[in-house]
Amino acid sequence: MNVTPVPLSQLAELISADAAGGDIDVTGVTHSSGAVRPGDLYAALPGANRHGASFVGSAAASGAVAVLTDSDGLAPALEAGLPVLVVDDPRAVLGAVSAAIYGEPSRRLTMIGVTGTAGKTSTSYLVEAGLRAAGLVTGLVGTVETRLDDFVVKSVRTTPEATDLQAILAAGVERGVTAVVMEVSSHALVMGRADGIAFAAAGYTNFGQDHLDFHPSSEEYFEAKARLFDGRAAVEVLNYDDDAVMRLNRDKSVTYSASGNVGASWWASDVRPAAFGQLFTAHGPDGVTVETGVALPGLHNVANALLALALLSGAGIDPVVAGEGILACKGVPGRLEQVDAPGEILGVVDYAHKPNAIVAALAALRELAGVRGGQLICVIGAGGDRDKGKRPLMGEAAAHGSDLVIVTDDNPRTEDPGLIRAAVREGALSSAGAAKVIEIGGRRAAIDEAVRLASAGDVIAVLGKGNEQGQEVGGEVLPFDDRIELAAALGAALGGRS
Ligand SMILES: CC(=O)N[C@H]1[C@@H](OP(=O)(O)OP(=O)(O)OC[C@H]2O[C@@H](n3ccc(=O)[nH]c3=O)[C@H](O)[C@@H]2O)O[C@H](CO)[C@@H](O)[C@@H]1O[C@H](C)C(=O)N[C@@H](C)C(=O)N[C@H](CCC(=O)O)C(=O)O
Ligand SMILES: Nc1ncnc2c1ncn2[C@@H]1O[C@H](COP(=O)(O)OP(=O)(O)OP(=O)(O)O)[C@@H](O)[C@H]1O
Ligand SMILES: N[C@H](CCC[C@H](N)C(=O)O)C(=O)O
Ligand SMILES: [Mg+2]
Repeated sequence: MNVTPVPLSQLAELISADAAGGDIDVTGVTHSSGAVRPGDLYAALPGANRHGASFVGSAAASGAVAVLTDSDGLAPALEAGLPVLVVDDPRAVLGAVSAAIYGEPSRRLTMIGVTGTAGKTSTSYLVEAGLRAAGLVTGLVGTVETRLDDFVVKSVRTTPEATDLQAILAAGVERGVTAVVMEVSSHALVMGRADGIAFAAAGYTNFGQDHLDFHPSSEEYFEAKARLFDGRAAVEVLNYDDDAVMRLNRDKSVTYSASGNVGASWWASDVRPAAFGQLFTAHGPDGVTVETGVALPGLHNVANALLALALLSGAGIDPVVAGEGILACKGVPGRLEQVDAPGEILGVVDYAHKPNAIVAALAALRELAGVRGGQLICVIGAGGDRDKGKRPLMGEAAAHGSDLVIVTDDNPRTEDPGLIRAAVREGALSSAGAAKVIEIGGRRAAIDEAVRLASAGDVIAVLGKGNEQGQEVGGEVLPFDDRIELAAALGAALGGRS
């Protein structure tokens, strides 16, 4: 990547830092000692586990030419012989510093941001499809992948650290990308990962429970998401149907209602099934109407499509063109993805791993099961080392929304899988729904059992992992893809029956 060297003294001025050890030009920036390239500024950040200052020596050995840190990092940086910038909170300035080093790439891009408990990835894909339809060269940054036009890499985080994010945006500009849609996670907002980006439009899907292992309280989780609406986006789009989200409503806010509330700026009417997905009419400001749709079932996907339309329109795209793009989007990996298997049982994999997502996904699939004259079987677990409070709520949502729940494992990580299952099962059993609940340790065995218990017409929903490719047990990630497992089980059952 072509980067114009930036003098450290210029960065010091930008962030009002105390400088020591002299001036030098920097050509890149990283927060990770293992990723240092010659010429980089190494941001030695205090973390929950350690202080990045303990890696200054190894950063210097890899070619770092300067350090950005706090007062604890000053001595180690000077000892390593590197010039240093000191501020109270280096994370808080990392966005601005990274943007400056990489030439403020977001100013040359139409940036669209999406936050919310569920629906960020789905909405991003729909927005990207709309941007493409309008002839823009697109980038996408989110949970599933990071894409710059036709260059794709798998994502490690939903929202990368500011250092990496600004480098990605700069690489995009260099490749001719003109618009980027990105998911902005609550972690990212707290940790300043998206600081230094001016959004043409930002949207908020919904607010539910998640990540209370990281945020001290639900209110702080909400406050984290609210930061995207602190004035950094020219257009703010809010879900009219979600009271929590609407706490951020201001005069200039644009709103949307999938449930057809005409009080919203954008609202949907005439929602009707079409193949696996849906068609609907979107009504916008000034009497605009757009005939559009989405290739996926469920009212939540109408909401995602409507949000995408409002964001695109807010960013200056013709809504009719945006609507065509959204309608043409083929789907989202691992989100209500139909498994490719013969037979009369429909297998669907979905990434629902929080209560409101499970409610939404199962509502969509129950309707489908009803049309098929079958029952809805739900295979579900909860991830280890994550928000423990959501586990019973997930179980409850699963039992409320389906006819049979098979409680199993989902990335137990360092926890005892049996204890996680017990929490999910307890919630499932407490549900007022009439679902039968069984527990099967081992995800493959649970999927096999779902297929064994299913009859023609039934829908099997395997929830929680979506397009994930592995099951994390202890420190190890074992290869596992729900789509492959479910297809194999369905295929094997058919073989056995014929
Ligand atoms: C809670 C959280 O997000 N933590 C992130 C944070 O960790 P931390 O501040 O505790 O850092 P630390 O481990 O104490 O290390 C301190 C510093 O030393 C540096 N270091 C550390 C070791 C080393 O060898 N060299 C080195 O330079 C680290 O880069 C860091 O800057 O900064 C680290 C460096 O960037 C991140 O890797 C780490 O992400 C952790 C691993 C993580 O799992 N994050 C997830 C939860 C996350 O961000 N998820 C969201 C939401 C997903 C969703 O919505 O589902 C996402 O956007 O992906
Ligand atoms: N608008 C929505 N409202 C409620 N649930 C939704 C909505 N959109 C998607 N979901 C559900 O949430 C799951 C995850 O969707 P998606 O990946 O789009 O969300 P996300 O916010 O990016 O999630 P994550 O933070 O885990 O990356 C889907 O598989 C679906 O079950
Ligand atoms: N980005 C999310 C994904 C969770 C997916 C689910 N399969 C789980 O392991 O809980 C997280 O790391 O919390
Ligand atoms: Mg996502």
